Amino acid sequence: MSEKTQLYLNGVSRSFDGFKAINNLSLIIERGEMRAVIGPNGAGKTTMMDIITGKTRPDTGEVIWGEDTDLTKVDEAGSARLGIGRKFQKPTVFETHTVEDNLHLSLKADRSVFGTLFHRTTDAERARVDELLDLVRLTAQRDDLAGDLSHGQKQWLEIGMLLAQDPELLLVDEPAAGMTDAETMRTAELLRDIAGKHSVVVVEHDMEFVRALGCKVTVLHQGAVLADGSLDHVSANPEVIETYLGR
Ligand SMILES: Nc1ncnc2c1ncn2[C@@H]1O[C@H](COP(=O)(O)OP(=O)(O)OP(=O)(O)O)[C@@H](O)[C@H]1O
Repeated sequence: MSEKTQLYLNGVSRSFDGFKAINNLSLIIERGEMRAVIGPNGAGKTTMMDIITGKTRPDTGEVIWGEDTDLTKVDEAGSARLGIGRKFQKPTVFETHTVEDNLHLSLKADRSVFGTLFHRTTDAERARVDELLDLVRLTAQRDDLAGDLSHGQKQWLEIGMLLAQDPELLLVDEPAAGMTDAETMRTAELLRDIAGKHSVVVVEHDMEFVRALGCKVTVLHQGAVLADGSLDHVSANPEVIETYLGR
C-alpha cells in the first residue's frame, strides 16, 4: 500500500441470506481523489458504503483506512471520528434554523451539550462558516431558514455541514437525484472544488453528472468491479454496455 492510499478494500465479500451482495470486491481510493461509482440497481453500491462506514460488517476481506486502521472493527460513530463523512440521498438539515446556524451547529457537533450551551463563537469559527458558505454556494442564503431552500440547496448545505467536521473522505450517495440540470452541474463543480483537499466517493446514476465530475469511474456489478477508468473508457466496454449503460 502506498502512502497515498486513503482507503483499501481487498477481497471483500458480504452475503445476505446466501446472496452475495458484495463478492470479492477490491478497490483503492487515494488521498484527495474523487471517484464515481456507478452500476445497475442491486450492484452493491450502498452495501459497499455501509461496509466502509462500519454499518455493515463484511464476511471476509480487508477494509483498511490510511496506513493500518482496520475498518471492519469500527462502527458508524467510530468511522465518523476517523474522518469518514457520509451524505445520504435525502438531505437532513435543521429546517427551522438558518443556513448559517446549521453550519455553526455542525462545527460544534463534537462538543458536549454543556460545552455547546456555554460556547461563544470565535472569530476562527465565523471565518470557517464564511468559507463553507462560499464553498457550497450559499452565501446569499445565509440568513434564510434551511427549510425554505430548494432541494438542491439543501443538498449543498448538508455537504457544507459534513465539511464542517473536516472529513478526510466524503461518501456521497446520488447527490444529483431530484435536482434541476443547473443544480446538477453546480453540484459537480462543488464536488470538484472539494476533491484534492478531501477524498470523495460519489455513487450516481446520472451520466451527465458523472461526466461533469471528470474523475475515474468504477463500475460495480454483482458486488464486484466490472470495469474502471475514465468514463469514456468504461462506456466503451461491451460488458458495461450489456449490464448497465445499454439498458
Ligand atoms: N440488509 C440487507 N438484507 C438483505 N439483503 C440486502 C441487505 N442490504 C442489501 N441487500 C441486498 O444486496 C443487494 C445489493 O444491494 P445494494 O443496495 O447494495 O445495491 P445498490 O447498488 O446500492 O442498488 P441501488 O442502485 O438500487 O441503490 C440487493 O440485492 C439487496 O437486496
